[in-house]
Amino acid sequence: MTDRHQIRQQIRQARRALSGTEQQAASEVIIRHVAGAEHLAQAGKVALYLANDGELDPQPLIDWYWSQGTQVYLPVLHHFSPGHLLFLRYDPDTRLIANRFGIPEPKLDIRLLLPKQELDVIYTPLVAFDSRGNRIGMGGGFYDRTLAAWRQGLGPRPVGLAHNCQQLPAIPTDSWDIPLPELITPDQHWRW
Ligand SMILES: Nc1nc2c(c(=O)[nH]1)N(C=O)[C@@H](CNc1ccc(C(=O)N[C@@H](CCC(=O)O)C(=O)O)cc1)CN2
Ligand SMILES: Nc1ncnc2c1ncn2[C@@H]1O[C@H](COP(=O)(O)OP(=O)(O)OP(=O)(O)O)[C@@H](O)[C@H]1O
Repeated sequence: MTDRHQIRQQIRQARRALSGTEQQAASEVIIRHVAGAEHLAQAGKVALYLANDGELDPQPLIDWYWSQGTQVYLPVLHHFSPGHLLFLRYDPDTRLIANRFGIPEPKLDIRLLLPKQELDVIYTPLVAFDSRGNRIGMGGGFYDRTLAAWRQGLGPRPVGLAHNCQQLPAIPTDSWDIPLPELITPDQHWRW
């Protein structure tokens, strides 16, 4: 566990240190990877996230999906079920409010809620990944729980998004960790 703690600190620091220019360039290159992959470009409903703490910023990708007519959803912390996420529709005029981590999310409105199994792709934020698709997140287990269905062959395909500097040679794994089948960095489109 200390290992994971140290990895989180080190990589979070590295991604926060990227310049605004590097961040912008990374976000733009990601769109090219997505546009060139049919199963991602043709998706009808995708979950993305709003960048926090130096994460690769998916907003340009969100704008691109909006321009394609794709429905975009964002994670919202479940109010009653700790550690779980809901996915709510995100449009250009959606009202956002900061959650307890300071990350903006759509205001809870049952009409905007989509059962997660109806998503085609869940783009997944992460802190660190390795060359086998193992990931470490912010530590809440939110995405591990969300992706538990994927491991059983159900539910939407997770696709990690990360900066190149978030790659490590190997990541210590726990039984509940769900390895990613796909991950995109500016330099590489990984598929396992
Ligand atoms: N952009 C984004 N949205 C996301 C996630 C994410 O990783 N990235 N999540 C993915 O799970 C969920 C939120 N999980 C989070 C877990 C911990 C912290 C965090 O900043 N923790 C503090 C200490 C805890 C506290 O302040 O109470 C820290 O580590 O500094 C933030 C988000 C849902 N939304
Ligand atoms: N499928 C699950 N069911 C129940 N508890 C889980 C599950 N997945 C993870 N957890 C719990 O969540 C805690 C945090 O897990 P972990 O450190 O792997 O989070 P993470 O992958 O870094 O975060 P995230 O998934 O939010 O990005 C663990 O202590 C574990 O007990």
